[in-house]
Amino acid sequence: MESDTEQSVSPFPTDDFDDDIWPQRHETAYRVYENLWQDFYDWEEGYCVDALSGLTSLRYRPPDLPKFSDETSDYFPTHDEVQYFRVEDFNTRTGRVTRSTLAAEPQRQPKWVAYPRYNTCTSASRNVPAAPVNAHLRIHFIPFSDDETFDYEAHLKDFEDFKWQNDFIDPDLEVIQLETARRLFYTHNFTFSDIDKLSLFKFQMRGASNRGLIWYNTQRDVLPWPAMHREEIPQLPITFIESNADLLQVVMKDMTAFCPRLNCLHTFCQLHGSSNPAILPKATHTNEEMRNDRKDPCSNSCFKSIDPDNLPPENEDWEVQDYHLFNSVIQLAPDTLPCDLAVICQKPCYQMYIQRAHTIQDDEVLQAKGKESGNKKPPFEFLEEQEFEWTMELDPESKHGLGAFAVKDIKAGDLVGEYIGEFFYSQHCDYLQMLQHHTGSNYIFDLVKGENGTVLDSAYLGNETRYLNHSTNHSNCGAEVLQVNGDRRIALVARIDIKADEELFLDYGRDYWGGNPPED
Ligand SMILES: C[S@@+](CC[C@H](N)C(=O)[O-])C[C@H]1O[C@@H](n2cnc3c(N)ncnc32)[C@H](O)[C@@H]1O
Repeated sequence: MESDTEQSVSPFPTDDFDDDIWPQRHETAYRVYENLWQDFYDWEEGYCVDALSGLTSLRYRPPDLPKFSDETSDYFPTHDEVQYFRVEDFNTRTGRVTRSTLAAEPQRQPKWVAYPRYNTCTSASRNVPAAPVNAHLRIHFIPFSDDETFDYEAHLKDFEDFKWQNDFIDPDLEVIQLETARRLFYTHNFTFSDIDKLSLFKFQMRGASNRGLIWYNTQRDVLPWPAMHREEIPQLPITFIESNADLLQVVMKDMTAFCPRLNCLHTFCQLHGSSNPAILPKATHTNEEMRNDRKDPCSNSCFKSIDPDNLPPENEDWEVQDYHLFNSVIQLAPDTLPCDLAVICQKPCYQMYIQRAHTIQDDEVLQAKGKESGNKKPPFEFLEEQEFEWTMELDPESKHGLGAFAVKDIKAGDLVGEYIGEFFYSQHCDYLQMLQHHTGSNYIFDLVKGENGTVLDSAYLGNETRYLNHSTNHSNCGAEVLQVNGDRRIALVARIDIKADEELFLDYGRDYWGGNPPED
């Protein structure tokens, strides 16, 4: 453990350092980071071993095998086949814990044969755009990496980066970096912008309201690394917000920068939710409407029981925290009645009414309401979902790998299904060629042909329609490109009457086969 704490601990950092002491500061920062890195990984292994051993139920020698119900059977499970569960029962009345070991009767399952790899895909009911635009440059996993006949290294050359390396925020690293920041901030007088200037970490301390090391840290439970709980070094100023009223005023200016709550759910967070007016609900009740309802006053101090003309114009005894709490609630739920606000804010009900009247203007509510009723668009019309029973099943009996078969009679013109896949621009499909060549299967369906064309690929994502095989002369299904609410979608439709158990075929077209379709 490094000994930062020998130096004096100042709660607030000094101004920026002079340029000439930067190299020294740089070195300090690296030293702190490196030492903490070492400490963390020295500690983590033991922690993981402990955490994992807590999960095993066979830490104790299992008791003698209990008798099983199926005693007549010649099958008797061995110790290894029986699963034991340790049950700890806590009696809330006596405070005693009783422990027992239960044995689960083994289930004799038929032997499952593993489905051939890569023969299926993630099931989806809608086309999924392969967003973002450069998605084709990023590989999500390495296919066939354990297949010697596939040159996966050559395949990787088609990509610029690995998804898991870039989009992954390593929680271990985050913990180490936060602790490094804490030491640099309190023990070595770095400001957050000093730390950012060092470029030690991938993320800035506070990138924006929902970015940066501090923000990410509020979004998860951190590992209980003892170094993070050393009392002599205070926590980073995230925790000051609620405990210190003076600081609250200072911090409030900067509130969108970070949120003190571990369970912040962005949209509802009083800091982050309020930073985005677009998502906040609008009041639909005026103060006057509320005032006109005199029924059921909540208390003697209810706004309903006091004549509005006798109400004071302002609330005089309010602290900054009171305004903050009131605003947070009213922003998220502007139609909350003063009676309910009084319970939440722990203030007299009439004061809630006064504050609401200051915060929400009646004419704005009326104006918003007027706009809404004036602009009333006809309600959306939902097209009825096609009543659709499964018309096909998959069968490996097909000549061409798996195939789709009718499970009941299908009439000419009936919808068989929608061809579903990942939506791509055809110019971004090059990387699929190696895979198609290796597997001998190509699941690309052209939506728009040509240089700026688009395709659906159901290699990784799709539905049963991906199993329809090709036939040039005996296709019983056809594809129709439909424009549905502005999107191109592909309907597969029965061309002729099809009997149950018949295989479904589609003519993929000559282009699919490079001008040379196979013979039927
Ligand atoms: C859209 S998939 C059809 C389902 C595929 N049979 C499977 O097992 O996943 C298209 C692939 O099936 C095979 N296929 C389909 N029809 C074929 C045919 N008439 N002759 C040869 N291969 C065919 C080819 O490998 C083709 O690339």
